[in-house]
Amino acid sequence: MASNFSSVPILDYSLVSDPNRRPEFIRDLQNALVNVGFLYLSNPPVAREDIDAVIDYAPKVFDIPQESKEKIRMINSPHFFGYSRFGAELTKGKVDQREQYDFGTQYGENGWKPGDPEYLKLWGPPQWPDEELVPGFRDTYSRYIAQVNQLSSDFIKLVAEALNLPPDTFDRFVNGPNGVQHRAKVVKYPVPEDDSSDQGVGPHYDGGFLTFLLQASPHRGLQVQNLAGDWIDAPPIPYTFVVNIGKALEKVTQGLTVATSHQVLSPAKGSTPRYSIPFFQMLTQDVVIGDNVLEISPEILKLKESRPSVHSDSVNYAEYGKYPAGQVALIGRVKSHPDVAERHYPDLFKQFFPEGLPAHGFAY
Ligand SMILES: O=C(O)CCC(=O)C(=O)O
Ligand SMILES: [Fe+2]
Repeated sequence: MASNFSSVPILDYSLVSDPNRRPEFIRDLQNALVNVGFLYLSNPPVAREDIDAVIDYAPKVFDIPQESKEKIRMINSPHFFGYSRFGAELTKGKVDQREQYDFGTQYGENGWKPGDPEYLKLWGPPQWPDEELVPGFRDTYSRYIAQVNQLSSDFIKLVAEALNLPPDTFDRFVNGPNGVQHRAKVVKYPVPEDDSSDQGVGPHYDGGFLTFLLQASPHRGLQVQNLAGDWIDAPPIPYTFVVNIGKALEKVTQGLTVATSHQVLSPAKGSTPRYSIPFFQMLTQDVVIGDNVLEISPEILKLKESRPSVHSDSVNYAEYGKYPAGQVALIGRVKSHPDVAERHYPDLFKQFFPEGLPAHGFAY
């Protein structure tokens, strides 16, 4: 029996380019994918000065005047990009105590036209804070996410290798005719004003393929749920990414790789705000995962049998079985940000919120 994990494994990306040690990396990756669903990646191929710079910007983008943040509120954007104020999301019925900006990567724009599926509206330009309030932020952050984007394309090939699949296995999911638009955020978790809740973000799964999270301050708070249901700390380790599996990757690999539930606890009283910068590898919009589940060899697939049964939460992303990935992503956004949905996707909004606007959205 593979043991239930009690810490998140650390993988050194520099081994990938060392022919003698690459097999070790691939073996450790296979273990992390199948038995944990989370890993730290050290020595990632992202310039340290850009990592330092985005960490340095994180508090600054929240320190601009509130009205400047409100000017780029997410409700302006059919693409669900922009600023979400503190308390705008709920997870599992409780308010998430965080404030955030959602941005996206560049892709080959070929806009939505009447008659196209509505989910094609999901891709579009991000909203940026005014340049004079945070000079250089847009350029620096764009340079940073371009590098993480490249890492995500390279890394998904390593995932294929770790599962004994051809390296181009995932191409058709992450490269569409118009490319793909990945999503990235900058998040602030303030110190709670009273003792009523320590929920930074409640337990959830990510939806796409892989998430690359940069913990942008030295706070503990991120926790990962192991297969027995216990919460394991994933404290920040400088110059590493926390990489985790989303529900789309779990589904397409027949549940061999595991999407792992995670949460963030708010910083303790007397502390300072915590910051994080996640990058979410998304899928091309028209692909239906349920029709494209990968064939995996029986000897690899049976690795599932040597792990304890997966602890599963109520959220299941069952829509991946039947809808295009773009529709699944749109449904997730609608549920998390119903105010934005009400304005830009009124029919879907009515379907999910027949009683009208709830006090808050709820994130997966
Ligand atoms: O802020 C973090 O460390 C994690 C955030 C997260 O899990 C998410 O936004 O999906
Ligand atoms: Fe997450």
